[in-house]
Amino acid sequence: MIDLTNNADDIEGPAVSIAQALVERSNRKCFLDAVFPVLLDFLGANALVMVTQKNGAWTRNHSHGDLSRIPEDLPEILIGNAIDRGSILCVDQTCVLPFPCPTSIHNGSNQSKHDGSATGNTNLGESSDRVSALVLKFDSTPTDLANRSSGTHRIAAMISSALRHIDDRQYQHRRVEQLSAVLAAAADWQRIEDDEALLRAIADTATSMLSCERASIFLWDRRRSKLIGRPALGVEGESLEVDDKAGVVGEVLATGEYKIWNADSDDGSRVNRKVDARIEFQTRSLVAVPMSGARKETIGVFEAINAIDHSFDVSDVAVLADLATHAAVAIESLRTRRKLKQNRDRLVDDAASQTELIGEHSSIELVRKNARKIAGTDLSVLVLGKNGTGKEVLARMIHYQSERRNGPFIAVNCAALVETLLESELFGHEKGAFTDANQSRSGKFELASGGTLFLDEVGDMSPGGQAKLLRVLEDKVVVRVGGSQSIPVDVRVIAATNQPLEELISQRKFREDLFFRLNVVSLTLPPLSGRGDDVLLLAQHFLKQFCYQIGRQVPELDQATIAILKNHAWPGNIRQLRNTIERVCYLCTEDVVKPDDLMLTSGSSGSSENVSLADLVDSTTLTDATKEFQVEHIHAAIESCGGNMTDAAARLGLHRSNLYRKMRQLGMQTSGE
Ligand SMILES: Nc1ncnc2c1ncn2[C@@H]1O[C@H](COP(=O)(O)OP(=O)(O)OP(=O)(O)O)[C@@H](O)[C@H]1O
Repeated sequence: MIDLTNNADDIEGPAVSIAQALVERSNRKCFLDAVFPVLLDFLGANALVMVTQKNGAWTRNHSHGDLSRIPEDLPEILIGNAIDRGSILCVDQTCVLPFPCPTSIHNGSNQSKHDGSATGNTNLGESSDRVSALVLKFDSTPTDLANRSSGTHRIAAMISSALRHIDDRQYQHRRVEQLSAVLAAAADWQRIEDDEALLRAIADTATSMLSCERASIFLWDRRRSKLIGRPALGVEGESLEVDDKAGVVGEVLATGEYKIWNADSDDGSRVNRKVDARIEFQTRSLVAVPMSGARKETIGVFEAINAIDHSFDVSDVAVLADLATHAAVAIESLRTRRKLKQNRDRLVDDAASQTELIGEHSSIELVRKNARKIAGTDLSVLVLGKNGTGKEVLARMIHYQSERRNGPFIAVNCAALVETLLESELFGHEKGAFTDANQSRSGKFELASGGTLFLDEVGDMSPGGQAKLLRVLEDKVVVRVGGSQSIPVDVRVIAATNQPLEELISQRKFREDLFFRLNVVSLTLPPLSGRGDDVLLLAQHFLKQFCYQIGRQVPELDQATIAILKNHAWPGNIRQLRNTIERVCYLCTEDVVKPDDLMLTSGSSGSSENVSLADLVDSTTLTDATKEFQVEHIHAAIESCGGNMTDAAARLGLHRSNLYRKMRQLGMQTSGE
């Protein structure tokens, strides 16, 4: 019997129970299991079932109480009338309470799959209300429900709104999981370097996340008005090309809107069956979304085919749209990476081709052979040889033949750095580390990371510099001047010197432990004068090089000139030969180079005799004249010492580091040309 004394508007008890269930229960079923008894109790009914209209038919969703009392056949007319009138209606012991069940559209996938076709933009923020009702069974005809309808409707509204909260909460939770999965997949895609592998990985992620049989990315070839489908499963060795206006995919491209298509309910002619025929496949359902590039331009369409055990709906659109966004980024970033890689490879190839160790003398053949062997390892190398014999060329050659060829090659002339500068130059400094340190700067070790650091003239390094260098080579970390953080560096060191290091060690001018560190393998370049016909090979090489640079015909060397080149002492080695040939290319305008054109004196000097003070009288000021004289004088001294900076400095009455400083002041180049 119904308790007619129940105060119809006293809904505080049920309201508290509903609120509590909302907090404690995480899904619809658990929530309704908790609140339906409360509702039954409040109304005095003994059974209830929630019914929802789907595709024009009523289906049972959730029930409670003595279900044997609810008839198999739902009272559809009563349900319809109650919903039309928006109030409780009873016939005998059966009542129907209209139950506005505002279901978030996001929940569609959870509760019931959408199985009609759909279309729209991929911004899925809107929601739609479904029609539902509660069918209640009483022991006897309830007589007071009309008085109690206000409270009843308020409770129904509370349950309805709580359900919406639960749906939204679940939807958000599911979206977070989906987005995390998409992000994890997208991070993996960034590591893929091959087109086909990337597209396949994207398609595999889509088939697994959308639970479907296949997925394809159709990239748009605007110029040819074609969509190129990849991965084109079933199309061996070729890509699947379709007209960019054909089928559902064409519709998505044209409208920029997603499409859902199902064979059961949609127009079959919309699907491009030619594709099915070609790949011997039967499309039963599909969902397709547009793909946009970085500038928001459409770059293609992402399609998932044949949902397994469900029908595609808007929740699949949301996942596919997320995947499409990240897929477009991954595809574009792979293209960009490939372009950058091609550019880098071209630059590296250019640089490598210009780093040719010319020479056929057996001594050079041996150096080349050993250098090739060493290049494959990461061992430290010490290159020995007089000035201008090609130590830096050899170091570069090792670099370009090694695994580090795509990394930087950084050369440092240790002799040109005074001790105070050396540390900051090699290891970097932090802002404020010393007076002029206005900002932080990476040192050469950091800059060479992943590549090769060439330490030229290492024998001229100060004792303090040697100690610091040794520490970095041993620890493989640098600490910037004024800094405290250890920065790991992955650098191969190739050192070079023209000094007899063993002698310097015995004189305690070079650390023995550093010598062993650097001298894991050593290569020695012979002086040019002992290399026989290599002098001609090199001369021809430089002739071609400079004539090409200035756009003139390559002149011939006459027999007397060849004889002089072969017999000259070349104290400055290949650098001196190069300078000589450069001068010839600029100054000798004839087709044949005669001995006089070489301007070589019988000894070691090169061009210094061409500089005369008379050439300087045009200078307007004494300062300019002095500067020009100093430049020429230093050039002449270096040239006459065959490029040996230590000897040149001694001849000029300067310490070697002071000579470098002076040269920098005068704007002269301080390292190899
Ligand atoms: N085998 C070679 N083939 C082509 N060019 C060479 C060769 N060796 C040296 N050169 C050229 O000679 C010049 C001097 O070479 P490099 O700077 O490598 O000599 P170095 O021994 O390192 O000199 P330094 O001891 O003064 O630092 C450069 O212009 C270089 O291009």
